[in-house]
Amino acid sequence: MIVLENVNQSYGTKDVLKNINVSIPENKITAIIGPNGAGKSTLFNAISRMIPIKTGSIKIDGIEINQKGLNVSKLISVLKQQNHFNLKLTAYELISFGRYPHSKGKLNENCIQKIEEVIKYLKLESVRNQYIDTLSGGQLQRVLLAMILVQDTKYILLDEPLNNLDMKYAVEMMLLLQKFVEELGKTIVVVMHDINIASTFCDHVIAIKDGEVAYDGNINDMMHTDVLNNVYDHQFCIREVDGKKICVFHNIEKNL
Ligand SMILES: Nc1ncnc2c1ncn2[C@@H]1O[C@H](COP(=O)(O)OP(=O)(O)OP(=O)(O)O)[C@@H](O)[C@H]1O
Repeated sequence: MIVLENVNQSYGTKDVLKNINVSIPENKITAIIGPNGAGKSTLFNAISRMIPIKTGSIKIDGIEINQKGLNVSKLISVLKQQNHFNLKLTAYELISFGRYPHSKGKLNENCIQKIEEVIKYLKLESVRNQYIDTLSGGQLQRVLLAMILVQDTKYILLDEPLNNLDMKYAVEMMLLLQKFVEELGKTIVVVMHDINIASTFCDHVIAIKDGEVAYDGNINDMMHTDVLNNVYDHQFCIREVDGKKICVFHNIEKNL
């Protein structure tokens, strides 16, 4: 489990995370949602130790991550938004980067075995030798997931992985994440904007508003007008479709 206690972060005089106390449950998909500028990426960066926090504690399975000398890349794999991929690398080479925490650049037998296992698991055999700049958005996303899987950590953190994906690939991505939880026992944290995707595919949700936790709990309980109206300062309707709660938000005020 990932446990955050009294986490605060600021940039200059601006408080961006204010006293965050949340627990991220194991073997589930947790969505981090909230309006633009709420602090989601800052929270993500704090959990993945990309930025130091000002005060508070973040523990992964009881291990304080902000301690000197800790190899955090053996605990969590992180995929940040990648808008440009100009490197001349094959899919195989990119995937093998995921082994770096284990291999330090020199792939051993275990690494090669793990890479082959993951290529097969994600059905990437046909593109393994293709340059990544020739892959479709959906294929590249799958290759990036392979890079994450070969790192072989229990926790996987993804920052807006659905950006630039059409509906088909977005759904495919979420189904793969569910498969990683169910078949591989992973614990996944995803920053996302689409509440309906969160409602359909995630288990747990942390909603951030103005740097504070506006909701933390089960996804089904979040799909209520009062909770969502408060998080986004907007009027939502909730409808039930095939047993899933779907949020309708077309009634945007026109006086912009
Ligand atoms: N490096 C930085 N220096 C100064 N201010 C920053 C920095 N990074 C983020 N901020 C500010 O912190 C606040 C939270 O930003 P953050 O990127 O965490 O929000 P977010 O919820 O991820 O937003 P979005 O949905 O738009 O990606 C914003 O006001 C942003 O301008």
